[in-house]
Amino acid sequence: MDFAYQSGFGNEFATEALPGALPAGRNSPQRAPYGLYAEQLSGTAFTAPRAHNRRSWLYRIRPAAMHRPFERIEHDRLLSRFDEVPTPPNQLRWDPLPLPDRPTDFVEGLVTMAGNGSPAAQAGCGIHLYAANRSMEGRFFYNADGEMLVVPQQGRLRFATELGMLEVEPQEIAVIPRGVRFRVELLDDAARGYVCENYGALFRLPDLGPIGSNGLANPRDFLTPTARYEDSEGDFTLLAKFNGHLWAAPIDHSPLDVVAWHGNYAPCKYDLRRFNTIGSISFDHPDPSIFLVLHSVSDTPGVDNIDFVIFPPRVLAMQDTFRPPWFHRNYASEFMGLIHGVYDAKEEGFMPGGASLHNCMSGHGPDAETFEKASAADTSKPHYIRDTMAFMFETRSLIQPTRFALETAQLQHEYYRCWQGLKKHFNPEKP
Ligand SMILES: O=C(O)Cc1cc(O)ccc1O
Ligand SMILES: [Fe+2]
Repeated sequence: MDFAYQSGFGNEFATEALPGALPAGRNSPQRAPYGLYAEQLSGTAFTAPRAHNRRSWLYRIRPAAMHRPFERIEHDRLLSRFDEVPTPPNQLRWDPLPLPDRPTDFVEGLVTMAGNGSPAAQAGCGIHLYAANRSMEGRFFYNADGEMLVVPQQGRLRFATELGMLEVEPQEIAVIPRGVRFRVELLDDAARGYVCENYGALFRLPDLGPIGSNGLANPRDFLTPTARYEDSEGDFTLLAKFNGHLWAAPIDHSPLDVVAWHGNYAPCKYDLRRFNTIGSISFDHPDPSIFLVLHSVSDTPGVDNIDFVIFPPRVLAMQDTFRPPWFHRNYASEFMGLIHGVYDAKEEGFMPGGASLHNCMSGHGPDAETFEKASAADTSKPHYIRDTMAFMFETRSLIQPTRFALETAQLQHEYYRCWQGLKKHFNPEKP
């Protein structure tokens, strides 16, 4: 299906599925058009500075308050506590999550790999994988703990949200704001990918500094749905993730009943292939912050709660330079995933759908094979990195894996070996 989208990041959008459904000139008229209820959904504190203030006004068939009480339900793989097991300083890597053999929808198919902070403290993030093989039916979900950055690796997804429809395929991402209710439909037989659940400040585009007024992710490439509503009644379930637990409430109508809305708090999608990649055209490999798509800032300037970084196809032109990522130990902690192709620092073992975790001060870098190859490469010629898309959720706080992540059969216990073949080249006689 082809849906209309509105373009721009965090714009003041206005959209109506019926003509005149948006009240003119005011948010809360005595009687809203078509007998709709007016409802505000705020994504930031009321008093947040104007530049960062996010809220939308929804004109809907029934207010969001109309449902029966929530009761806690079990989902023992979906967590927001990261103190189950001690965090090892080891470099960690995982094979892709197997696709489910039982019918599993997006919410059922979520499994928490790692995270930090907490929803209650409104800082940190949860890092999850999902693997699903059926659409949500009669089930709707919202996440009160944080906005969700969804990175599909296999299979297209349709997010039917209160604010409209969003379709994403691998190499595109979706950002679903905290609180927005939605259903996930699978457009292919199976779906798999990654989710970064952001407990902190909302994702935003970074400042560009000396890069200038264009570059990296351009605002107009972010697409937000237009209004679309369901007027349906039945025995449905509203699921909520609230303070790290899953809750379910009976609801007798579709909560996707918003006929019109306006505001700057809405889901969006972005095609990572639109990223304007910037790099060195002289020498040296720049810090990966140059590949920043979106970030969640913290209270300390320049030290982010989360950086969402990608490694897209690009040309490496740096001369007399070791071109792949250098060996390093970082202040920040790095959870990586591979959406497509091969990652240039690891030609083997890091598979599409797989993941790796290199925590604060854990040494890592190119594997032995990549090192030998890149040390011998002719750097007078450009090198084209094609057909690839890796990403990183990078955080200021330690990324603490869950018990599942450390005990799953997908954990590659032999990962450390990729550096054991690095040869000693030191020769004090030969500068
Ligand atoms: O570890 C990684 O592969 C990610 C990474 C890439 C890069 O180009 C520089 C630093 C860095 O952490
Ligand atoms: Fe790294």
